[in-house]
Amino acid sequence: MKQYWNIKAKYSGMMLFFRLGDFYELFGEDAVKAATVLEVVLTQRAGIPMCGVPCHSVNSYIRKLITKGFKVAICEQLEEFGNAKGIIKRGVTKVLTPGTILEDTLLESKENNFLMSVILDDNTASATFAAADISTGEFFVSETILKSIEAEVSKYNPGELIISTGNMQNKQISDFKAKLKIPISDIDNSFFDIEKAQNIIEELFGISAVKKFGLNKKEVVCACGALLAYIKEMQPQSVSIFSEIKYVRNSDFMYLDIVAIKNLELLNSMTSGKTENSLLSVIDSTKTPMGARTIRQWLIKPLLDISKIENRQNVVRFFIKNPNVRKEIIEKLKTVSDIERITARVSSGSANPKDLTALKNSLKTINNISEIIKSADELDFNIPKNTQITNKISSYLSDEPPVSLKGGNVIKNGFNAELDELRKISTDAKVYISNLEAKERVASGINNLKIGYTSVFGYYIEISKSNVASSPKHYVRKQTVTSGERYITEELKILEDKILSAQEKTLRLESSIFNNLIQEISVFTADILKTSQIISEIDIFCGFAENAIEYNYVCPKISEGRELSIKDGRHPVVERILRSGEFTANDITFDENSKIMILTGPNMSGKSTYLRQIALIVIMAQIGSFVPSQSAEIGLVDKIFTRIGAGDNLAGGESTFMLEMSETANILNQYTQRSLIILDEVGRGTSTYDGMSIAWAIIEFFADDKRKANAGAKILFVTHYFELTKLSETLKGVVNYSIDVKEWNGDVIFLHKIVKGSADKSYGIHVAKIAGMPHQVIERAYKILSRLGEKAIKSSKYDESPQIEFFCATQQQVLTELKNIDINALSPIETFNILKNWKERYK
Ligand SMILES: Nc1ncnc2c1ncn2[C@@H]1O[C@H](COP(=O)(O)OP(=O)(O)OP(=O)(O)O)[C@@H](O)[C@H]1O
Repeated sequence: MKQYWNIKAKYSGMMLFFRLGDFYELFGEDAVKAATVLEVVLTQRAGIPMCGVPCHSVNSYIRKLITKGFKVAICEQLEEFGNAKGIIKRGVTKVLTPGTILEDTLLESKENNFLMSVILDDNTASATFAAADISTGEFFVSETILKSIEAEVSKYNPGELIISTGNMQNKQISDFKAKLKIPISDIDNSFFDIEKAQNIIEELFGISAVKKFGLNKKEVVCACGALLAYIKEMQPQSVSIFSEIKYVRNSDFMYLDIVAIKNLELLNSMTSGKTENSLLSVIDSTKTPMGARTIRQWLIKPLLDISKIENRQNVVRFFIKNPNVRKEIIEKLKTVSDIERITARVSSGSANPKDLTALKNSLKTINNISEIIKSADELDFNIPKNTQITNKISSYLSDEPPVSLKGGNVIKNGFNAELDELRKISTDAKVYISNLEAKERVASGINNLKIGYTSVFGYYIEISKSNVASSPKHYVRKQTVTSGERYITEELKILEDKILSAQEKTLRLESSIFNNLIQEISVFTADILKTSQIISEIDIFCGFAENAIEYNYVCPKISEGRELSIKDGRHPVVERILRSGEFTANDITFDENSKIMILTGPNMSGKSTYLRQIALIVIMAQIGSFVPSQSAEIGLVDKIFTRIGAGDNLAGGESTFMLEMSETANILNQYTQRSLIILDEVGRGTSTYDGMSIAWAIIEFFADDKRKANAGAKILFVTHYFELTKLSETLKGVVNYSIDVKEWNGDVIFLHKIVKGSADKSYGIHVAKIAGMPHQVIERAYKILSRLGEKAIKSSKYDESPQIEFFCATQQQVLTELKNIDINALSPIETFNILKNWKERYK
């Protein structure tokens, strides 16, 4: 245990996996924590808590710990059991932190694994952040306002975060940490030191790097330097993967905050939390892992530059018009491996022979793709040639090398004379062995004598039990086995030494030649990463073209104007979930006279679907994809805001209504005249009159033309407050729409069609019926609704039918209370007050 504690002292902040034979053991506090997370049995050794996991399945356990934010240090046995004198030598060979892993088995192939550094500055209310992925070589740095930092960090979805908190208050820091739910590593603030940062950047990228990459501000340099310093400490070899730092100007991309990304289900579905049924899942038809990672980044960074969007559209159009070219490229892409991550392993020295073969084959395929691309005048992709790399790998490696160097036969015959000689010795010696076996059989007269080999005892002559008595005198007995006795002889020993030493030398030489190859390949890192980036884009474009053809998408026209007009738009995800032809397409137009759209309609009629579909079409258009509609003209949208549903943030200490209001306030404070704003039932989280008043005031605020800076934003407002539809009579630019419903034979049919004008009913009880509410409750509810309606209408003060959708959710409680009320005896005002009271209590 002394050896354990000595090593543990150096890796105190990490879970130490201590190799003992076929197991990795954890002790003390590590064991207590790990036993719970890994769900393994906690035992004891000399009173110290202990738990262990088998070596062959260690990766799955490490993955569990890493995803929970733990850091892991792997301590290996550094010598063979038989060779050790005293306690076996052990040492940490690998350190894994959530943001600095390279192992393929621990990484998601379709997602980046960023490590991020953040500098928060309360004085300037700004934040600087850098994100680097050592498994792909991407390195970005950017700045934002303090308020937006959580959104920016969330977009990168980093595995791990390091923070410099400068002049922030402890409370602000802990709030920030609590909101993010990302593993944050405590590091010394000296990591963010400017001098240190400058040195490390220049050491890696050259003396003028800071200027070359446009890192003009101190904080920007510090954020990058801190990341590099941390990576150097955790994975020293890996820093060489980076060939540049990209300064990202947020103003080049559409602003999408975390709320919008979540509400619009861009990356994950809100119900499952998984990619399935998200926008990503329907637009991603990529064939390579690099393409899949890139499209994810594109999706949360729609472009604001029309010419860049049009360039993307042109490539998609080309692939649509040239199906043979597209299909040929797609077939080839299917065989391209993750060259980005292989390159990362090359840079860190952990690539294996199979990796290099995969790299060679992929680059050859990419060369073929490059030839196809070059023959098309319309396409302009400059894919590096990479022939030096493929030639090198071909000349070094055998055609089908094993995964591990230990397997031998990695380096090609004829590549190195010494290696060929050693291989000849061991092959010849094997022939000698079989000759010797034949010779000994004759000499001893034992026909079933055989020569065998084990890794523990080496070569031996085995004689079966029945012949042991006739074994020659000069045989030295080595081992008794059930079938007989095993011996060695002087001659066999000499042969064995020759074979084993030749094999050992062969492996050593192969390994050193392989390492040379790795070094020679790592010189081309930047070229391979550039190739990978271009191939990702081609992969995405081919996928966009495939989607456009299969799902009938059209090329949207993007303009600098403020209008937005979509004809027969469809929700890209919902239309795929429904059966073909079941989705009802809908139009939308925003222009001078129609800027604020108030949408009323029954529950379940498709309001939320419609809202989201507009935003999704805009996002698809601005990433360069074609869109699900008959036609679309889109004036560039700079920000999309959403306030949808009543998602609780109880963990963040906010009630449902508080969250609703703070999200809405955020929108009102940040939108511009180019923004698209989606508000779904704002105000429903409080009492009817408070909610309605707030909603009313918000619409007036948007419609106020005097606030020129913001006039013109496109607003979609879904509400159940029918009263709000009256605003179209007094406010310019406010237009009412509703969703068409057909009543037929006492039943209600949702047509999902958007029509001009406002809705007059909620059909809440009908929805309750579809939901399987007992017949008796539904009948009763209809009766009550009609009586309450009549009473309210008769009242001169209350000219709107009271809404009782709440009835569906609270029917049990309401029914109980109804038993004690004589409805016929109530005055309209009493009826209304009762309803108001119920709604407040049961909301
Ligand atoms: N345009 C459409 N065509 C066909 N089916 C649709 C369409 N829009 C929505 N639907 C179907 O109707 C269901 C309900 O839609 P949605 O959630 O948008 O209704 P809603 O009006 O927002 O309801 P609520 O007011 O209760 O939140 C969807 O799950 C979908 O299956």
